[in-house]
Amino acid sequence: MPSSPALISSGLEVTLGGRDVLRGLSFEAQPGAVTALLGPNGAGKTTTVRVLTGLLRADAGTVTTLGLPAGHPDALARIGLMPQATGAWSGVRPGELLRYLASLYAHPQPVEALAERIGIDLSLKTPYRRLSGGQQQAINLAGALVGRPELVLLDEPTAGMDPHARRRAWALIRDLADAGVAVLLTTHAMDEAAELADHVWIMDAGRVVIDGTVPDLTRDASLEDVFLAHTTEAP
Ligand SMILES: Nc1ncnc2c1ncn2[C@@H]1O[C@H](COP(=O)(O)OP(=O)(O)OP(=O)(O)O)[C@@H](O)[C@H]1O
Repeated sequence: MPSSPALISSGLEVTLGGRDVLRGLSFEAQPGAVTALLGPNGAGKTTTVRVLTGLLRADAGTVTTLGLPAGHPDALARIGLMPQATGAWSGVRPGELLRYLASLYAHPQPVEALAERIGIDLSLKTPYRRLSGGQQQAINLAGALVGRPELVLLDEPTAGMDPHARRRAWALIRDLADAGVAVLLTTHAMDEAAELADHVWIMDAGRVVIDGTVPDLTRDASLEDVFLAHTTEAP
C-alpha cells in the first residue's frame, strides 16, 4: 500500500510587496523519495520553502507536513531545513556549530561521522563566514541532517560545491531517501535533478507547469529542453 505523502502543498498563494509570487502552487513529496522542485530565477522556490516551514504564512491554500499544518511544533522537530544562506552563523566554527545544532535534538546523529561523510573538518578554527561557499554549503547540509529528520527541505543544496563535494552530497541525499526520508530539493542543476529525483515538479511564475518522473518527462527531450519549453525567462 502506498504511504501517505510527507508533504502536501495545495493551491498556495503568496503576495509579497504587491507581487503575486505563488499563484496556486500544488505539489507533493513522498517518504523514501527525492522530490525536485525546479524553476527559473524568481519562480518562487525559496518562497515555497519558507511557507513549508511556517516561516511565511500563505495568503491562501494549505500545507501539510508530516500530517500536520506547516509550522506545527511537532512537525518542525522532525523536519530538517537547509536554507540558501545562513549569515546568522557568521562567527561560529564548524565543530562548535554542528555540536550545538546536535544538542538541540533528542536523538541526533553522531556529529563526527556526519562531518566525515559530508567532508567537513571539525577541527577547523575558521569561522563560518570565512569558509568557502562550498564548505558553508556542506555545513548547512549537515545542519539540516543532524537531527535525523523525516522530511528534509534542501534549498539549492549543492550550489557552490565542487564536483567532489557535489557527488558526496548526492550520495548522502540518495541514502537518506533509501532509508525512508522524504527529501525535497530545489535546484537549477538539471543533471542533479536527473540523477537524484524520483519525481520532478517544474514551476514557473508561482505555479507548477509540468511534473512527472525523470523517465516520463524525458521520453522525447532532455530535462533541460523540457524545462526551457515550459518556463519563462526571469524578467
Ligand atoms: N519580501 C519580498 N518582497 C517582495 N518581493 C519578494 C520578497 N521575497 C521574494 N520576493 C520576490 O518573489 C519572487 C520569488 O522569489 P524566490 O526567492 O522565491 O524565487 P526562487 O525561485 O527561489 O529564485 P532563485 O532561483 O533565484 O533562488 C522574486 O521575484 C522575488 O524578488
